Amino acid sequence: MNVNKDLQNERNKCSFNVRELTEFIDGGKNRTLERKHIEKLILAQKDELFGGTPEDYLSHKEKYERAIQTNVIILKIVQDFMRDANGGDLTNYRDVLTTLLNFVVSREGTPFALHFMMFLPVFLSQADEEQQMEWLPRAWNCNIIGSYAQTELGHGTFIRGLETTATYDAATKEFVLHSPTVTSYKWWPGALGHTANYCVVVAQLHTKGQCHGIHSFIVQVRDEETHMPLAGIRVGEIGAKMGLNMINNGFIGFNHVRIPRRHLLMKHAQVLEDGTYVKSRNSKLNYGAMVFVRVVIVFDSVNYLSKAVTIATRFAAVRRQSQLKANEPECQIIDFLTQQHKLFIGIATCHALKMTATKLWDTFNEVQQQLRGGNLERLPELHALACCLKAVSTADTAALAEGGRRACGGHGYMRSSGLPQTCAVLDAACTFEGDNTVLLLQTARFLVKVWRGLDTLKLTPTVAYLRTTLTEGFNDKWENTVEGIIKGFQTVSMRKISECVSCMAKRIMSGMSQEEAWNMTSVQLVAAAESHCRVIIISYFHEEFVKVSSSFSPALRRVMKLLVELYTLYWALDKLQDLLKYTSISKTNTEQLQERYEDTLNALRPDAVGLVDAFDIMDEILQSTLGAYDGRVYERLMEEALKSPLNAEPVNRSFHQYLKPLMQGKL
Ligand SMILES: CCCCCCCCCCCCCCCCCCCCCC(=O)SCCNC(=O)CCNC(=O)[C@H](O)C(C)(C)COP(=O)(O)OP(=O)(O)OC[C@H]1O[C@@H](n2cnc3c(N)ncnc32)[C@H](O)[C@@H]1OP(=O)(O)O
Ligand SMILES: Cc1cc2nc3c(=O)[nH]c(=O)nc-3n(C[C@H](O)[C@H](O)[C@H](O)COP(=O)(O)OP(=O)(O)OC[C@H]3O[C@@H](n4cnc5c(N)ncnc54)[C@H](O)[C@@H]3O)c2cc1C
Repeated sequence: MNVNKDLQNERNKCSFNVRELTEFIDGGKNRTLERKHIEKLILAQKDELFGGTPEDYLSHKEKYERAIQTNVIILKIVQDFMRDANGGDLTNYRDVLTTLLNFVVSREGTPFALHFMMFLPVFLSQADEEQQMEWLPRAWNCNIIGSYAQTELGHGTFIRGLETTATYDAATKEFVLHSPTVTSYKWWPGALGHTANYCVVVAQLHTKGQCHGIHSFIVQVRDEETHMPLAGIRVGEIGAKMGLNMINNGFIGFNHVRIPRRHLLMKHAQVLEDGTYVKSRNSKLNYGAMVFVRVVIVFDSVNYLSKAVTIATRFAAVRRQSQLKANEPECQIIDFLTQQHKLFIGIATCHALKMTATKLWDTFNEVQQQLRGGNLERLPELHALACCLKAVSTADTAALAEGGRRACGGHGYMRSSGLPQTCAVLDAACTFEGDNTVLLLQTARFLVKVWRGLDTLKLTPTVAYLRTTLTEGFNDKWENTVEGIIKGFQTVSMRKISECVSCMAKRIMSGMSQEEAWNMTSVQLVAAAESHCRVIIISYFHEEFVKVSSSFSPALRRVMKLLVELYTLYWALDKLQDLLKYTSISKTNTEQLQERYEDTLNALRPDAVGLVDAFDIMDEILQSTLGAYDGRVYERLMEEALKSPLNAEPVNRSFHQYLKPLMQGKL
């Protein structure tokens, strides 16, 4: 391979074994081998998958058709490989999903995303055993393709306000699904446009004249043979979006559509034949799939950020612009400290969030075990944790990917760089599966409850620090170490929660209702939830590093330690205002932190390319003119430009039709 000289130099001076880090990121040597094996199978069908007119020059319809064609090929490869994978319950399903996430080759998502990300998980978390036996094998093999229809034109966040109704008719033992208004039309479900033939529909359950709130139903949408919409169903695609155009988001409305009683997913709540409603142990168990998907989104946001930083870092090593010193050749832009500041935090964030996501996953598994045994004690903590981590991970990765895009100058604005599409996915992730503000307010709700019960409650692990920070002397002496900064963040979080609670109490005392006081304090509540999340991410990153680093070679340990430090210092400096307000940090301490941050950037500089190479994203998945492994940036930009349909002919017909008459005053 003919590799750009600068990029090759970077690789030559890398201080650690890239493969060692790749295997760590993948979760072990075998997982790397598995991934490579699937990649080889994908590459064997390279022409069919990646040839032809670039996606960007296809029409909306053609793009969809291409997405189906290519995704079916990839799905088949991955499916054959996964046939033995244990997808039988949610606790094992992560490996399946994270494997799939690695192979999404379209830069605008895949029409199968919802089937795997939501339809199957909803079944695993909400269908009873008999229903799972009936539906899962077919869904697992993609004999049926599913979607998840919750959001409506009128309601996304406030799901108790959904308008679609499912009314039980005891005479026929059926539910009647109906969309009474235009705002009750389901709007957004991925795959629903023209891909899915089944769908989980969330609707208000009515039986014996009473409404029991929202529940999930499995509904056939299209005929299995002809794919035509079934009677009473109006279904279609919602149209072009900012990005993610390949996930085939749809709308659907129901006109008194009848479905069998057993199409209510009955793991938690049931409707008996005579219409008697049997309540769930906890109505929030119906929201279980949302918690699961929020956990998966943390993993996926890391995938997308890894792509963005790989592209931007390789480009920064290839790109030469300006001089660091007069009379010297132009330098690589990666030598500018400001460029390192924009990029290296992205690399560190990938590791911080990946380790946090893995830990969150372990918590999810533990809580699932407890739920099975009837213990619901940790459900609120899990919900609060998943909410804030989904919010902060998507917001951070979206901001850092956008920073990476801008760090590529004008070329980052080209769709052929792959960066605009990557940014668009991460942007969408700030909204889907719960708007980030709303999710942070859910975490805040939990934190306020904990704070109010601090003297009496048994504190769950992720909030135990709230009590520790109150011990005498905890915050007396600032220490400029990772541990010291974590203690600082714990103090900030504790103080912010405490201030929110006092503020609300004051407002209530002055005559406001509880709800008004909450709303008036909500900007502070969001900030408190974010601070809590920063405590979680930084401490998990640090703890996990300490735990695993003994298995690293000394060279890898050194570079990973630098990343943990960089991450901690970056956030300490970013949140200096909070630290200065709530902790004993001094001006001198802050100056030392700044200096250490700059030194850390410098220390990481020689390994930057090695660090992104370790993400090991093959060119065919990265799909970027700027980020390919060989660094032939300019050649690729030109090659891609020449594929523009406008370049197929030297003169476009609009010249003769419009321009020439204008230019020659003949209009
Ligand atoms: C080829 C191969 C390829 C293969 C394919 C490969 C696959 C992968 C490919 C991937 C590549 C493409 C990438 C893009 C993909 C795009 C995917 C996009 C997916 C997006 C899907 C969606 O977008 S789908 C819709 C989600 N829509 C929400 O997310 C609504 C948010 N809205 C709420 O979530 C609730 O509405 C909200 C606010 C909690 C209030 O709910 P509410 O009003 O009922 O509740 P309240 O506020 O009154 O709270 C009452 C009490 O319930 C507690 N609680 C609430 N929730 C709880 C819970 N979950 N668990 C436990 N407890 C909970 C709370 O903590 C309170 O507790 P307490 O009372 O004790 O304080
Ligand atoms: C790409 C994409 C894919 C999607 N896929 C699916 C899917 O497959 N299935 C599905 O069912 N849905 C899907 N959705 C819908 C998604 O889940 C919703 O868009 C999301 O939950 C937000 O709801 P909303 O759009 O109604 O926003 P709104 O709730 O209307 O939010 C608008 C604004 O109001 C604020 N707000 C709302 N409520 C509160 C509150 N209580 N407190 C403070 N502020 C508040 C929000 O912070 C936000 O700023 C998808 C969305 C996107 C963008």
